[in-house]
Amino acid sequence: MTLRIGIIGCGAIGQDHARRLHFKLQGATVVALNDIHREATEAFSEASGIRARVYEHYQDLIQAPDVDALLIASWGPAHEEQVLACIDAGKPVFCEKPLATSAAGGLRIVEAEVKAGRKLVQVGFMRRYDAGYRQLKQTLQAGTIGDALMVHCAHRNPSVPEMYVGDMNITDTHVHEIDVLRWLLDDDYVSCQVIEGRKSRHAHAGLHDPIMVLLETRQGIRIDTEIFVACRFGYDIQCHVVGETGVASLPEPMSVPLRSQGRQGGAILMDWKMRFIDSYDVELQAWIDDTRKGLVTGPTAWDGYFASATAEACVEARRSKSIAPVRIAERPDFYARA
Ligand SMILES: NC(=O)C1=CN([C@@H]2O[C@H](COP(=O)(O)OP(=O)(O)OC[C@H]3O[C@@H](n4cnc5c(N)ncnc54)[C@H](O)[C@@H]3O)[C@@H](O)[C@H]2O)C=CC1
Ligand SMILES: O=C1[C@@H](O)[C@H](O)[C@@H](O)[C@H](O)[C@H]1O
Repeated sequence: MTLRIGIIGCGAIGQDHARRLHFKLQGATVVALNDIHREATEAFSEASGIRARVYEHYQDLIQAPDVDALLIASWGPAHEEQVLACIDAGKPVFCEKPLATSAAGGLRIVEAEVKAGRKLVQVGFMRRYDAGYRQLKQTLQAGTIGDALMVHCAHRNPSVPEMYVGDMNITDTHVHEIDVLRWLLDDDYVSCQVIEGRKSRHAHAGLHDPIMVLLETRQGIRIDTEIFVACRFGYDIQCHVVGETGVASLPEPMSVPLRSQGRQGGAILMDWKMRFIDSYDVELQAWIDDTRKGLVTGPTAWDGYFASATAEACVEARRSKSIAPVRIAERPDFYARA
């Protein structure tokens, strides 16, 4: 059975996902689209060749009998309401990060899913599907560097749009590290701290950039992440795990090493879309395959809630300029770790 998918939110990543689901991946077809910008969505539907029906209201799209599953790529504040509507309709849903913009919102989704009695929600934390992060996890699991003690990370973007302001470097950007490191280390967070660096002259008015986020895990592993979203030079993701007997690092993306014109080096990617392009494909192919079997094996609503609650604690820590506890609700058995 081909999975018939409806997409809510057809901006940058919504359009990319629509194309990959419809044209690139196996076992799915995009049959319905919705966005608050209807005309642009109709134009996209036509120009892309997908030619799906465009719905005025996302609720009607979710209810449509020929829509088997949903993908949500609207902006973050709309996610909670839209995911809850999918759960209410009993339909599987892939929701781009963040699952919700507050811990309470994430918890409402968790509670609704538990009440529904079956897993329906997967969250778009694609780094878990990245070949480099997977190799790093295998290295840690093999015990090659002993137990992990500390982790040094960086999440650098060349620039961000003017609408990217305030705490988005935590809620929109650092949320990727929050999820992937929890998965990588198979651990949870207990406390956090946010330190603002000297502000770059390239950071726009509504943003303090760069910042440093410190996390402490239940096992006592210390993590520092530099988030620098106006770094100018490239999209650069770093992760170095310091263990008892060695250091294991996230592999760099492949690029041809050059010796040319009196210089030595290679290219650095400039766009986040290219850095994780393969992992989006792997992530969504796995979601299609699982959904056709009635399973969720990727990041769950619980993982989405955990990330939102940790991000919220980081925002509190930033405001209070102190170390803040990461307070997490009791995990329902429904989401027991494998
Ligand atoms: N996993 C990843 O690496 C990435 C995830 N994202 C996430 O995907 C989501 C979308 O991001 P972008 O595509 O970059 O943003 P965007 O601004 O390009 O697109 C968002 C779209 O949602 C539409 N929209 C807003 N509210 C809506 C509503 N209530 N109902 C229906 N449509 C609505 C907007 O009109 C817009 O077309 C965000 O949550 C973002 O954090 C974005 C980029 C990368
Ligand atoms: O999710 C993403 C964006 O929304 C976010 O703004 C970027 O900082 C991230 O690198 C990208 O992966």
